[in-house]
Amino acid sequence: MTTPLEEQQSVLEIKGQTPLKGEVHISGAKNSALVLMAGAILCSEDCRLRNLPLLADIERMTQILAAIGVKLNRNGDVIDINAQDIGQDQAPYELVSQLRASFFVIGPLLARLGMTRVPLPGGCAIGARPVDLHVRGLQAMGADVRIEHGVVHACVRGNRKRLQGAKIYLDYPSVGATETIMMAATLAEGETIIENAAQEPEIIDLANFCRSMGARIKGAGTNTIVVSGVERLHSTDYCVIPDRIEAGTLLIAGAITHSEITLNPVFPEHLASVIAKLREMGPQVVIEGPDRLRLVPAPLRATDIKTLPFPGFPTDMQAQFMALLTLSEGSSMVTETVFENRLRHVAELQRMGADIRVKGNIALVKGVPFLSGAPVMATDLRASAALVLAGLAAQGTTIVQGLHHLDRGYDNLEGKLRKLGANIRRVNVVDEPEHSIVN
Ligand SMILES: CC(=O)N[C@H]1[C@@H](OP(=O)(O)OP(=O)(O)OC[C@H]2O[C@@H](n3ccc(=O)[nH]c3=O)[C@H](O)[C@@H]2O)O[C@H](CO)[C@@H](O)[C@@H]1O
Ligand SMILES: C=C(OP(=O)(O)O)C(=O)O
Repeated sequence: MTTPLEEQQSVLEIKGQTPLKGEVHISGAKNSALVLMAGAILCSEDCRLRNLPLLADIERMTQILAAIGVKLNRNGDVIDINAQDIGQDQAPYELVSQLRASFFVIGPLLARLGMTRVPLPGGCAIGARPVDLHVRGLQAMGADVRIEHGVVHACVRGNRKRLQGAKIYLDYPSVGATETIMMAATLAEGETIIENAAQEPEIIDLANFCRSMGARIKGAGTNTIVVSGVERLHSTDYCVIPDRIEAGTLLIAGAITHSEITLNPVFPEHLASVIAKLREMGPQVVIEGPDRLRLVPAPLRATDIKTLPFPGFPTDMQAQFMALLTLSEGSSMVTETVFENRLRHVAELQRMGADIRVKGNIALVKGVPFLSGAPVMATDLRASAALVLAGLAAQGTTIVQGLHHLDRGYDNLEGKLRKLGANIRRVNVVDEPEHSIVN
């Protein structure tokens, strides 16, 4: 993995229009692995997580947990976590501010210690991303919560030691808030009911992980989750699900370069809306088994996309799909409903010749016959993937800057694409300064 300095000094150089071919391995899901690492705090015994992706957010989460007294030992894609000796130390702001999932330690810490302080989180700059639903959930379970100087202070109210089960209706099926409440509820006294809960595959993975430690959780994957609190959890050995967003990104790499590629492992049911939309556009997605997909290319037709909570179309695939739509015959409408500022990749795609107009949260994409390679700047994680995809299809050379975004959430994307035949390489701009000129 690259260091932060290398990330700043590196760009991706992509020579486009090289066909891809072959099979690609899908890593463990970033958004599952991160919350499972936080969930391991719930248990004071050994927890082993397998199939961890190798990426910067996981590295930072490891550092955050270490800073609060958790013992971690990582060996490849396996990590051993022991949270027996967690203390009252505050997770360091410099780390927490870099990723959203860092905030997810609040539920487990509060449940284990009865009090905690966690700085407000960072993550992709795609909207305001408040934590009010997390806070209101914890308050309903008997916590006093206040935010001072950018730090959330939470403690169990009165002289009780444990949080109390409660009935909580979420105004929005927030993934993070569902995860925070679910984790806090595993060790609470009594029953917690989460209504209008998020239904993402990562929620089911978290529930299965907590259940493997002895938690009592029903309904994960539906809009009502019921958690019956237990006094303690026990050790576990658990395997993270494959990353559906990495898989979706690679499916588009096949579609945009008109290449046949196979993905493994991937759970097709996690990608139902993505597969449906790809099929609507022309390419075939063949389900070859319970964990294997083959993309068969075809001429691309326009379609409309509207991001929604699961099982709707994932916001984390919107930018990559937009790259594909720029080269599809006809006009498409992309509506982003989950985050209020997640169309910043439009300006960069326009630099490559895309015909896109934005009105509020809607982007109107008119397909063009070709994109032209250009220097472009990644604005967030999935935007960076979209630019890589556009570069794979474009005529000439594309230089993608801002790789710290890509490296947060993809496990060696360029290595995987190179193995499929893409002409893509990471260039250190100190060695090759001609690559540093962007904008
Ligand atoms: C680390 C992680 O798992 N990140 C994922 C998680 O983010 P995250 O958990 O932050 O996403 P949420 O589902 O919570 O956010 C969805 C919407 O709810 C709003 N909201 C959320 C919480 C809250 O307390 N108040 C509030 O208003 C957000 O601003 C946003 O507009 O789910 C998102 C939606 O699928 C994905 O794009 C992210 O990749
Ligand atoms: C938005 C994302 O991540 P985060 O919530 O960590 O910013 C993402 O994975 O696309």
